[in-house]
Amino acid sequence: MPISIHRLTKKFPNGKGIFDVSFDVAEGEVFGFLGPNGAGKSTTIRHLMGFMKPTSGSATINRLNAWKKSAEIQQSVGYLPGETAFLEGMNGLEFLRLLAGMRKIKQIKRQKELIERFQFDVKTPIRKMSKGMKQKVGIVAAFMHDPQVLILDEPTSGLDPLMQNLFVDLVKEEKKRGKTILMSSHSFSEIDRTSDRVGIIKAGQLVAIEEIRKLQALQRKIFQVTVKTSGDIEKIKNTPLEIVQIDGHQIRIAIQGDYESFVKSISECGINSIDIHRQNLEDVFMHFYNKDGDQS
Ligand SMILES: Nc1ncnc2c1ncn2[C@@H]1O[C@H](COP(=O)(O)OP(=O)(O)OP(=O)(O)O)[C@@H](O)[C@H]1O
Repeated sequence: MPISIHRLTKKFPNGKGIFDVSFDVAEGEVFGFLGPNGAGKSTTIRHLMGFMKPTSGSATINRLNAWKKSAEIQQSVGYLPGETAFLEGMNGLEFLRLLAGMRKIKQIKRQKELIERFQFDVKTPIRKMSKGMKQKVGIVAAFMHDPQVLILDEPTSGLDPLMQNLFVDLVKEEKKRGKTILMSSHSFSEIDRTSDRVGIIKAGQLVAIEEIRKLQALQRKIFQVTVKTSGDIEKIKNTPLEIVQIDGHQIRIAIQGDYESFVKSISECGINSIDIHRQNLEDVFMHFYNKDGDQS
């Protein structure tokens, strides 16, 4: 496995930290690492990059122990830190060139492509850059050497929705090219759009790992149907469909996968309109696991 975390524990003197965290990320997989503020996402990621020594357990990248082989790992992995502390005296381009030099890469074509894609003036002095602009420099820095493994700590924080979309497209393209990606986030919708699996961390403990596809299959859709007559409402009431709400000629029906039975059941009705609402994936997840995160 390109990324492997085994029983990783870091106990800070204040008692906080991460405890017995284990998961792997397979080649070509995008793994979303989700959790509230202070849950332990950055601490886990810092161990993977070899910036911290675990109290116990291990973090490995391409079978290299992250703590013992931190120099090799930091050289090769595409890393986007949660808080980008840049050298303030430089402009964006100077910073990227310095980093490319440290990584000994000469090819700057990819760097240029990424700068064009994220549409920013790379020659702006870093101290004058907004949070979003710094984040873009960080994204270019993480992807520009075409790394096989990418570790991204809250990559879209500070980006506007348009730029978030560009970032999601980039992640999807890299996945297609076989890259292994671990990305942390606060936002389920971002993970929903990019990841194969999601891991949830709370108070330093990994409480659940689930395939996104499985959650999507559990996701219910609410069909809001406006029929022509009250007789149509009565017809629908006599079918096995799960009715959530009736309001005049409008009826809301919950469907989980069985669309055929829905179509058959309403085929005899006069219909003015149908609107479809998707249940939020986070709600599916919370329904699937109870509040404490134990599988119910
Ligand atoms: N060096 C440190 N010394 C003491 N406590 C720390 C240290 N680093 C992190 N912590 C604590 O460990 C816990 C996990 O922090 P971490 O930064 O990993 O969370 P996070 O999930 O990345 O949160 P955020 O989304 O806010 O970045 C928090 O309670 C934090 O205060």
